[in-house]
Amino acid sequence: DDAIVSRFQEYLRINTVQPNPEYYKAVDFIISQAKPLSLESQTIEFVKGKPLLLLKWVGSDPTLPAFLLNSHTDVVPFEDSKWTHHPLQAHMDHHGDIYARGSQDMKCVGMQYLEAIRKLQASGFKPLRSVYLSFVPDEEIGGHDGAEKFAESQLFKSLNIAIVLDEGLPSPTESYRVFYGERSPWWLVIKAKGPPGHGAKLYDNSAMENLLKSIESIRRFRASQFDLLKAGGIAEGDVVSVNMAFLKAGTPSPTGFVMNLQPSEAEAGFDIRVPPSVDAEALERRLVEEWAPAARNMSFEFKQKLTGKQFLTAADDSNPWWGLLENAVKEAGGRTSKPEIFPASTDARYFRKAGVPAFGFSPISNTPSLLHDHNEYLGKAEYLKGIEVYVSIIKAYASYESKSGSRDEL
Ligand SMILES: CSCC[C@H](NC(C)=O)C(=O)O
Ligand SMILES: [Zn+2]
Ligand SMILES: [Zn+2]
Repeated sequence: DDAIVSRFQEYLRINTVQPNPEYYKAVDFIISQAKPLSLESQTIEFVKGKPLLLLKWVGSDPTLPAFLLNSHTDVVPFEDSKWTHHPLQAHMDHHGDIYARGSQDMKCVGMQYLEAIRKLQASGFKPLRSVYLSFVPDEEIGGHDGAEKFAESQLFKSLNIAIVLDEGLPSPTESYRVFYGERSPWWLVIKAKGPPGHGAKLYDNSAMENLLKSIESIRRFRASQFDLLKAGGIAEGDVVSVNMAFLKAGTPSPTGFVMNLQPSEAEAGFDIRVPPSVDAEALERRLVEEWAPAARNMSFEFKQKLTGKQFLTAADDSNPWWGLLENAVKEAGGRTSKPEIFPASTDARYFRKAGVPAFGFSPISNTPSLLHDHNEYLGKAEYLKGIEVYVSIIKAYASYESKSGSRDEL
């Protein structure tokens, strides 16, 4: 167990923090882990300097579709002064909790896949289907130069993948959370323009006034969605979330902002997440008519938006991979809770868009979700238990003999 935990800590200590991740250090480390397992390996640069590592554990029946275990190698930035231990130190405290950026999101999962394969090989298990592992860059900044290009590539088609597993979220309870779809990310910037003027003058249509009217309207919408959630009976992934990410306005000077000048431009950024069940076209009409109306000198742009249909993976008897997953978790002594819509975004959306079913799953129970938060940690016992869960899942998926259930149009 000590060696297993040390390997996890080693991965966590590699600085793959956005916006300057040391991707090749991570890739070299994973390759060094894959070598003793005799996995086939290729490194692909869809974009220069952003390697995607693809590993393969070759199955004995090449006529069967394979499955893919995906994880991203990058992590989000942190404010180290707000952490109890430095987030790149991977310090394990006396409870066995390992503090590090990526300990939940999602270096744990990447290493657990490999550790599970190591255990399966040691037990003499031989896969019928091939098992692919992808270690992809840039998930935290949209995945465009990583999983999106991979999922759209000829290479991906040629792998003949029947099912993808990607990241999920920790569960505060005993049951593991599983995700079959996600909300669509809309990273929206609205801009207001208006005539500048003296700070002592009251006049209509200033940029600040125009922007504030929009912000008020967006806040009312946010409150209506939050009220639905607070009232209960609806899941987080089934309401629209709206949060302001930045406000940019004012005329800077060396001594601060100019106080007696009304600026001619002002903008605000919002992180909006739209569930598959919501009418996205109606929401966009609301944006055009109420949140950024041209009549009020407003414009908007999306910094991030998933275009097209939102695909859902069947999480019932119609999808054999669902039953296999549920059972495998059970066999490892765990339990899955009711499948959910992922409230944020993962690379799984690109695989689903390519027509391949995907589940979001991180085997972390009894742990608060600290993705992107201070003091992200994972307990050693939970990490080790997660490896056993993957042993069970990989065994079940790699042994599944049926040719049906592959690449369903979902
Ligand atoms: C829109 S791409 C960014 C991806 C990131 N994923 C997670 C899981 O935090 C997010 O939802 O913000
Ligand atoms: Zn993640
Ligand atoms: Zn993340």
